[in-house]
Amino acid sequence: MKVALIAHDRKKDLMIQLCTAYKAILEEHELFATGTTGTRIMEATGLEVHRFKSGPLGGDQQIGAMISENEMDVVIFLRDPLAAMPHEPDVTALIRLSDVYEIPLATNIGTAEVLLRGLDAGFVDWREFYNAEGSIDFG
Ligand SMILES: O=C(CO)COP(=O)(O)O
Repeated sequence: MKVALIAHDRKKDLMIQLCTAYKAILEEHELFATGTTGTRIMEATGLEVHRFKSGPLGGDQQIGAMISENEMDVVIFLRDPLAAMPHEPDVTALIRLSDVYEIPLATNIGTAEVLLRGLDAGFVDWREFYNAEGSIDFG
């Protein structure tokens, strides 16, 4: 499965803790991240992560594009609800696209743990059917 990992600055330490704790699960999957988050995860855990641009420079939009192409299966986006972001429209767009395409999305650590355990238990396997179908009518 393709898993996107994104964390705003004040949530990056939490993301590292999550990736460290769930490394055994994450290394079974293809990992993608916005720029700084990806660098931090790779340095801290040794996991292989495909890095996009930094969030404020378009990384959220790149991941959104993958979602719209049916190329992303899980999104973990530890966003900061207490800070204003210059790229707030991009953040909103990524979350919106996850909902448009029914992609499992966690926006806090509590849900992220449940989602990773569910991923490991096969609860996201239905995505393989969608992937095989190629195009689904979400309209
Ligand atoms: O801003 C972000 C998501 O909106 C995250 O970007 P970075 O991982 O580059 O810090």
